[in-house]
Amino acid sequence: MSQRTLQSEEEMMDERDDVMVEVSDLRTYYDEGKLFGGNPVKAVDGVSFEIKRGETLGLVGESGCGKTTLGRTLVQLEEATSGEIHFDGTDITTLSGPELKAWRRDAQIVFQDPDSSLNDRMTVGEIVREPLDVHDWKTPRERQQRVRELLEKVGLQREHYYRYPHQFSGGQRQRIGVARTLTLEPKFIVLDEPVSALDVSVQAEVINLLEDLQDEFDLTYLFIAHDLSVVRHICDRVAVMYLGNIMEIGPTEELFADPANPYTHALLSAIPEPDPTAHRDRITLQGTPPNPRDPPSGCPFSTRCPARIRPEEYENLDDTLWTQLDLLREIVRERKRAERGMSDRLKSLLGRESRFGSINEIYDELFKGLEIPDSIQPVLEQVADDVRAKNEESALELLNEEFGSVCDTDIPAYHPVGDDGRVSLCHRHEPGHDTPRAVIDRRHR
Ligand SMILES: Nc1ncnc2c1ncn2[C@@H]1O[C@H](COP(=O)(O)OP(=O)(O)OP(=O)(O)O)[C@@H](O)[C@H]1O
Repeated sequence: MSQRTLQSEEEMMDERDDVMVEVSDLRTYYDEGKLFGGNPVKAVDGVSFEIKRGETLGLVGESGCGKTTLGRTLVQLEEATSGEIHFDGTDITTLSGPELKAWRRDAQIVFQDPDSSLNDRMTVGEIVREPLDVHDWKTPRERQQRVRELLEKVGLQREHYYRYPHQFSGGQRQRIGVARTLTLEPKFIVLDEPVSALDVSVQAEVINLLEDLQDEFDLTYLFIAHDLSVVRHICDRVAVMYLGNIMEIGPTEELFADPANPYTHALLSAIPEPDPTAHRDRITLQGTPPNPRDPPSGCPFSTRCPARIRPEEYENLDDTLWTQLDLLREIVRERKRAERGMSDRLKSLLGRESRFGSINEIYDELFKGLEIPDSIQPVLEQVADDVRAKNEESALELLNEEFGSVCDTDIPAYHPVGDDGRVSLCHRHEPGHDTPRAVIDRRHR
């Protein structure tokens, strides 16, 4: 074996050592739908990624995309439906009983809302000490000593031991929560929106505390957040989640500076631009995310993607008309779904009548004033007839046949983007297609 091969193998071993958490094709479904004969909620739907020792991986995405479920599954508060989670080589999804209890010391979670995660009837000392009691750690005196030290570490005082949570501010309560997670010297902590519930003025203090603790105790973080500027500040790498899938994952700065995936583009375009002369338009996503019980069969983002691949004959169709046609497909899809599950009364309670108005009203709303090419007119007429006949299924089939593409039918692969280990889930990274950026620049500038 040549020297070169040996070296590269050593390097590879080093890299493996560097990985603390390795997640493979993980799914977490909530099954309660089955009681009513429906599909399960596919909250996490096949994610694979690694977290390196000592790093902070950010997890971002719209509300309901599965961030909390993924975080909770990693610390085994939620049971994985399938897939593997390796912590330092051990698949923790297979642990139970005493083995699981022993492992739990290594992985903790800090919740978003310090108000509801702290028991107001317990003193701060009892709250922070509880994990030590559960694990029967050393003597009661040593436990008390450790708790007092931890209170100091998180910026509180030893004397706070006998106070109650309600005697503290939001920021202080979150510090109590952080102290509690540290008691058993974990290696890995899921921070689930740890500062979102706090006043802006104290957010930075808690973030700084988390960074200091990470350095001092060699902690590895999964940092779940809505606030992208906080993520940019604190995270080494970021995973962007949509509908239970990771759409893009890679080093923070590269991802923020040059997003590859259309969904990352859309998400980042919502951040206010600090430089008012910078030219970046906000990408307004059409519609709402699909129901996680019934996700699209192709790319998870296909129903709202601003860069969806079009059939060749429509490549140059007017963008406004194309957007409205996409919206029509979404309306028909939603009607089809609702026909199966919801009563008319429920629909109207949800204030979604516009989606369920007559097809003439819908067409009026979508296409009024737009010029419809002769090739499209007959398709729209047939769709209208199908919808009037309550045959949403064949209307949708026709729309998919006419306007659909590989994005609607095939699950994309992850493609390397750049040379920093970043990957993105999008058909547009295949050879022969314009990149997402090129299309977004063309269609949305
Ligand atoms: N216990 C549960 N039972 C059934 N469905 C659930 C449960 N918890 C979450 N869900 C559903 O799973 C999906 C993912 O939810 P999750 O809370 O993980 O998303 P999220 O990205 O963390 O949202 P947010 O940012 O609002 O906290 C949602 O559709 C949600 O309604």
